[in-house]
Amino acid sequence: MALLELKNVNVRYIMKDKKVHACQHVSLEIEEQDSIGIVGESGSGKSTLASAVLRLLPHRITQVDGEILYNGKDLLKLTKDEMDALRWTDLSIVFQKSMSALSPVHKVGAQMEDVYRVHFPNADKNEIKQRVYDLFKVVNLSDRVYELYPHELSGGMMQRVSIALSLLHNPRLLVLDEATTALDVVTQSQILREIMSLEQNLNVTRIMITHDVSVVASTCKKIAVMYAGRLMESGETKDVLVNPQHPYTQGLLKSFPSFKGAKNDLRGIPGSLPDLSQDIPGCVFAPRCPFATEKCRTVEPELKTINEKGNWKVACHKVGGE
Ligand SMILES: Nc1ncnc2c1ncn2[C@@H]1O[C@H](COP(=O)(O)OP(=O)(O)OP(=O)(O)O)[C@@H](O)[C@H]1O
Ligand code: NI
Repeated sequence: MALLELKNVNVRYIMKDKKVHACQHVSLEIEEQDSIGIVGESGSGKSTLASAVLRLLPHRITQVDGEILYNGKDLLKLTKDEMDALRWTDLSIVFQKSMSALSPVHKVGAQMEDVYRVHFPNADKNEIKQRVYDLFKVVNLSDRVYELYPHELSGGMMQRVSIALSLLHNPRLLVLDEATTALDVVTQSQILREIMSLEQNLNVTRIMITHDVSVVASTCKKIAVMYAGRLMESGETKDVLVNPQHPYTQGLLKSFPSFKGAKNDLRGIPGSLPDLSQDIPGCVFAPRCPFATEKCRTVEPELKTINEKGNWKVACHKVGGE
């Protein structure tokens, strides 16, 4: 059984005069100890999908349907208390701007103690301190940060505190949503290396949301490519990045010159995301796709498995023999 299985997940933002279809028919399986990078241009629904899994979307303005099975249990059907019991220990997320996660009036250490005590109410202060110091090493922070207030930290230090906090209870599923993007390249790769070695020892499964395909290439076993709220292609990183099948994936990779060596094509894919409040017939990418045919403009392609292992999937009429 997959650790996390999304089945036909739809997310809509309900606005005064329209509904924005931020995720549509997303189906994805994430196995235990996978690391999967979710990529796609800005506005493609990556953060919305992650927030739906963690049940962090504001429920008055969002509609979520489909199934989000964690260990076989549908997270969408859990009560608030049942969901809270999974936070930190099972499911943990770090956003790019996590500043707001911490209170400005308490020291960093005291706040980490509070989070620790959510699941271990009787833990003693020294035990927690030791745990936090260990995590500070992982994210390359000095022990003195324990005694500082959030406003005394730089943005990058704050971000590293958030990452340390997310690891406090050894989560089984860790979601990093552009969590390391704002850090300098050296710090980013150092932290990711540390997290990867933790994963091996502690059985952590990681979802990385990022604009940076090279980060996925170096840190994720699998990749999922989203466009306009749909999953376009998913599979093992070594398959998808070496031999991308979906025209959107191909275009996306071309905009990363380090990959294909095509330094002259920095434009990526001409055009922009469609209006997600409109019903789009056929393939959402058809208006920008150089290979689109009449069928692409009228019939929505299903996600089809294209390899024998059964873990490489593509939603395109032109792929998989038709
Ligand atoms: N609170 C909201 N209310 C209405 N629409 C929203 C809200 N949050 C996101 N959206 C819309 O949902 C779509 C998906 O946004 P989302 O933030 O999930 O994309 P993303 O792939 O994470 O983008 P980025 O790479 O910029 O973080 C976008 O069209 C966005 O405008
Ligand atoms: Ni996002």
